[in-house]
Amino acid sequence: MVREYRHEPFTDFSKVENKAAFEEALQLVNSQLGKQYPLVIGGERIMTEQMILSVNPARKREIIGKVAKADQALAKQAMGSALLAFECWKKERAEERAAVLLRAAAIIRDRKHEFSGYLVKEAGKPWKEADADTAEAIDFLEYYARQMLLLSQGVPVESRDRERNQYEYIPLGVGIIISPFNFPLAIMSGTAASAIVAGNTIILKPANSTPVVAAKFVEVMEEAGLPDGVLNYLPGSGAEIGDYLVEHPKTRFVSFTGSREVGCRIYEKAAKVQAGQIWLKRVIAEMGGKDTILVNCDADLDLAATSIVASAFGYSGQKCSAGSRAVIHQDVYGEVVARVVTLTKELIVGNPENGQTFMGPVIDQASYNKIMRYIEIGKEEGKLLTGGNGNQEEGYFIEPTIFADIAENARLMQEEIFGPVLAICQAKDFDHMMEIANNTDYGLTGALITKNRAHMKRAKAEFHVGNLYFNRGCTGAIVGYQPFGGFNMSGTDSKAGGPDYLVLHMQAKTISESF
Ligand SMILES: NC(=O)C1=CN([C@@H]2O[C@H](COP(=O)(O)OP(=O)(O)OC[C@H]3O[C@@H](n4cnc5c(N)ncnc54)[C@H](O)[C@@H]3O)[C@@H](O)[C@H]2O)C=CC1
Ligand SMILES: N[C@@H](CCC(=O)O)C(=O)O
Repeated sequence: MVREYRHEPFTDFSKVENKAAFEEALQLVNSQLGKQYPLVIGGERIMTEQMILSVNPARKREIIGKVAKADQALAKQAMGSALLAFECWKKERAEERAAVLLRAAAIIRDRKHEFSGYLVKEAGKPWKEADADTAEAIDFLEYYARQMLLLSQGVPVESRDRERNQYEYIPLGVGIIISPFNFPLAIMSGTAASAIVAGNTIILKPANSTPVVAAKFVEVMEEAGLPDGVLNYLPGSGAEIGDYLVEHPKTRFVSFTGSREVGCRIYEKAAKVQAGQIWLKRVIAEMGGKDTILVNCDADLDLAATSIVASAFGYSGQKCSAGSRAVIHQDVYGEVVARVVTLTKELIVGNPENGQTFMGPVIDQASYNKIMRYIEIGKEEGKLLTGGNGNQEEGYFIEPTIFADIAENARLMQEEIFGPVLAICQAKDFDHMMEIANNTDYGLTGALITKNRAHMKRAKAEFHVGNLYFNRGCTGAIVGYQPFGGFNMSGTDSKAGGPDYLVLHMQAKTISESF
């Protein structure tokens, strides 16, 4: 028996001992910078001539690690190893598979701040954001282990006289796990562990800006007793090995989290049946968002302002759940905008290694350039109220930036920027708010700040997002409490950290015996 699932508590950094422990962990991480990390294929460590350089986005001259980079020949080898390992792993009892995840969760919990330290250095996460990412990784491991134990009992179906019917879930095969930079521990480990605990073997391709923390996770899974070949660690170029693996005829499923552009490409490529392929590949895709906070005329205005600021600028707006649009009722528009601007001007921006920092850098040069281009677009589409400047001398820093009076169909209201840029738009009334809320291609998260229960009821029915929140921000879903995933162009409608997520990695078998 395992104890009931409870989510991992966040660290209280106002306590001196927690602050000291975190600083000590950062020192440990700093002492390990620049190390080399090999690929792991079938348990074998493989170095390559070409390497991926993982750099600190807050101090771009600082190298976090040098990571081996796979080519297609190595991807082929990884596929061979995953196929071989599948023959044993699929027969392993669910209890044993779940136990690996539970042990991995315990190992990460024991070294929690060390993992968060890597997130600070490699992903540019401020302490609180890093701590939440690590907690979420622990949650995914704990939650999916329990879900697997439940699922392994099968689901009851009816039987008639002299008949025994069973309905059981079996694994799919080899899965390709492709993860993004923005939750480099939580999403990477959650998508990997869910596939593994369901009895599949995987090839894990982490984001190229955050491969070191993924290498650390792979070490943990080995320490937790995962057999060789079940998890093959394969950093490399998306275009080169990503396409190859997605198109491989032995790939059974792809679990992708990342941008809409890459997600659509994978979906299309996976749909094509290749020579020798005897199944239709399954694709689980979690893609982008253009998420909205709605503020009604009766709202608690302080709550509205704090929710908007936290959702727009947490982790520099680099969350698919980020509240990058605020739609405010005309009666309270001026007041809410003023409070949002005041709070934003108070945010501490800087190196996330400093515990006081609220917002660090954006992830890399390409992101920096893209966000700065959107800031230029914003200057044409609305009124710049604060921010607007970037500084890339040391790292990729961009000020928290607010544009007001943006038209509902402007590019800033429609396109995912994935940076610290907030677009504010005025609504005439609640009907107008509902219209704007649903006017993008996406449907990931959304929040409504109101005291009006009739309006809440309408939003429940009309606001078409996978995660709808009332009287809070639109980020920060907790595994097992707020299963996470969106509609429309936000993905394939799956819900990470939810009760039906594991089933997406399995197929059901009906067994009927007559006697
Ligand atoms: N809906 C959700 O749950 C989430 C969505 N996201 C989305 O992720 C994006 C940000 O993450 P990024 O890492 O910048 O996304 P990205 O799409 O650039 O990269 C994601 C992963 O795909 C890989 N990749 C790139 N080209 C590929 C190809 N041709 N074949 C296979 N793999 C390929 C990358 O190397 C990386 O590992 C945002 O759009 C965000 O909204 C991020 C987290 C959660
Ligand atoms: N699950 C996270 C978002 C994941 C992401 O942004 O990539 C949240 O609820 O904020």
